[in-house]
Amino acid sequence: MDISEEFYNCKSDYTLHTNKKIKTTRKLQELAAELMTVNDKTNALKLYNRSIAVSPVNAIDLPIAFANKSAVLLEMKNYDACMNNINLALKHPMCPVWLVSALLERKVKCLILMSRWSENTAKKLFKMIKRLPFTNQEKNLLKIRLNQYLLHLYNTIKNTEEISKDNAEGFIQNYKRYKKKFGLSENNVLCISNNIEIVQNKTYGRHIITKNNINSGELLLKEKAIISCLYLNEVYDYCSCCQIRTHVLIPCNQCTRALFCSKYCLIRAMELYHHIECPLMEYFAEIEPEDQHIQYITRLICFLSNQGKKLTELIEKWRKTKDEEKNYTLDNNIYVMPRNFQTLFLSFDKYAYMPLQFAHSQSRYTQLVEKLKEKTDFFSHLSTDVNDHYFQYLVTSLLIDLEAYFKCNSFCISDIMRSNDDSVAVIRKNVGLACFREANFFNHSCVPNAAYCFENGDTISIYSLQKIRPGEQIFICYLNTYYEVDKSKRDLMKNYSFQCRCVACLGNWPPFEELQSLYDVRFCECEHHNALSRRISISGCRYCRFKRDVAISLKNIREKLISEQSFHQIAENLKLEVAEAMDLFQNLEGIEIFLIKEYVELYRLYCRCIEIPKNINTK
Ligand SMILES: C[S@@+](CC[C@H](N)C(=O)[O-])C[C@H]1O[C@@H](n2cnc3c(N)ncnc32)[C@H](O)[C@@H]1O
Repeated sequence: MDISEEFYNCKSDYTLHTNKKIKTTRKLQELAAELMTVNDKTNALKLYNRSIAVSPVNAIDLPIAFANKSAVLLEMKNYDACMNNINLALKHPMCPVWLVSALLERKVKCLILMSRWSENTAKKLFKMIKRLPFTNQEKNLLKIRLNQYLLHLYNTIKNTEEISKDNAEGFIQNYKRYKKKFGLSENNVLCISNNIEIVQNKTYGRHIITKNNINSGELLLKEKAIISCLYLNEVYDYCSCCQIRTHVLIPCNQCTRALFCSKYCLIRAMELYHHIECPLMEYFAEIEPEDQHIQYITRLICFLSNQGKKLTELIEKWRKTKDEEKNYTLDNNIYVMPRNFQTLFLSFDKYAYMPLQFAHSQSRYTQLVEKLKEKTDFFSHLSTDVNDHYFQYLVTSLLIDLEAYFKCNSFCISDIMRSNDDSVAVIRKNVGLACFREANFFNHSCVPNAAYCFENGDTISIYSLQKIRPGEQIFICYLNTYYEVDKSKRDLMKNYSFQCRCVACLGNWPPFEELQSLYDVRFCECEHHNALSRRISISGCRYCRFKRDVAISLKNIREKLISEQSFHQIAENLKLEVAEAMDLFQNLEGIEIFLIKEYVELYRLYCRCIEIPKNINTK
């Protein structure tokens, strides 16, 4: 995908922002360059992203930042992202000749590493030089330099293994499959098991039960968030719309504080909420970290008021209606979402249940309503006088209620990263908030039989952790840690306002030593998830199990290769074994990217088994 096209196409949609800080842009780039001297690529990238975000669109600093970023990405072997950044720099109208020359060289190198270099690409590059907005003399100079560089490359690569195609091939395949699967789908529920259904009772409210036998490790649901929002300190690493971690971030040219991974995300965000949120970004950036969810709530009200209902109508109904869902509460919790997301407003019963613990939000939301009035046209279609005190009071209370409801019904999006020491351990960090239509109906248990994890940004996946019989309820654990009874109880009350009635809390906590036998997946021997520490990250262990499976398969395959004398004799059988091992990667998209070396090794072997000559481009 050529992101540069998209970036400069969308640029024309927005007015140029003049009041941006060139000094800050340069300072950030200097700092990033310093970080590169100590090889801290990840943080350098972060700073380059920030400098791109604050740079004026028509300044020379922007293509320089893209170019610098592409150099870092090339070192990190992230060729796709590197190409995208090279293209962004090249297509910038202020890109100077000296930079173009360096960029062309980098582009050639990257194309070779990606196995996409051919005579045709060379011709295209020379043609591209023709179209650049330089004098003929400058263009000739560029052509000569490019020719010299190609010659130099040819001489160095000819006899060395410097460029390894396979590494790049594996990565690209994964990345493309990834994008195709989730990237452009508007349908939020990507996959749901036929074996589950939603039912209702007084203890648990709506809950999910099984219709048929479910095996451990089965995927039950994969769903994209309806609305999600990043925490403030993550905005330079993740897409503001889909929350995917990426090095190619396109800033919104007006606020420059929201960055998107593609034009698709930018437009989607614009349609859903960013048109309202954009002028408020400065205000959001200044609010205290504990109030970060205000941006999330703003996105939600934009989303809800986009759903065809006018705000005044909603507020009126919210006060008066006798909607059937209005009295839908559970014995021990009042903040339960109505089944139909769009009738959410109708279910509020302000007089019966004033969410007291959220009363302190009053001043925050009064301020938000002020900002919405002042800087946006959010209330412009209303016939009501927006300065009327009663109206303001109603909107503020509505926002407070929304906060109460969504705090109890949202998930923290977590990202899994490989730790720096390259061990099995993974780092998980919470990067934002998200709400879902279906995943919302899984209840909590302190000894759950299913677990959720986030894959590909704000896409949640729910897997079973053990065999579940027909009619049994499926529970996930809302907390990151479990088996700390008192702490769990406290956290559930504090964060979700309910008293847990799971089988364990009702008095049946299984002895800790027996837990191991209850689960197929949850415990593993790795240091990070050591059961003895009693702080177990549930979905993390799936990773470890998977890592072990891959290691075992690889070991078997390697042993076979050593013991057999003729490769051709075993190729046919080995092919199947290798294909099965490769399949392991297909099941767990979110983490396969960390196992790229293993995948490439298998891929090479597979090519040998089916006798694809190594130099053929299989994409
Ligand atoms: C995300 S919703 C789950 C769906 C919910 N049962 C419903 O009907 O909308 C979370 C709410 O379900 C209820 N809940 C979930 N797990 C529970 C448990 N173990 N014990 C009691 N109530 C629970 C609480 O009211 C909680 O706020």
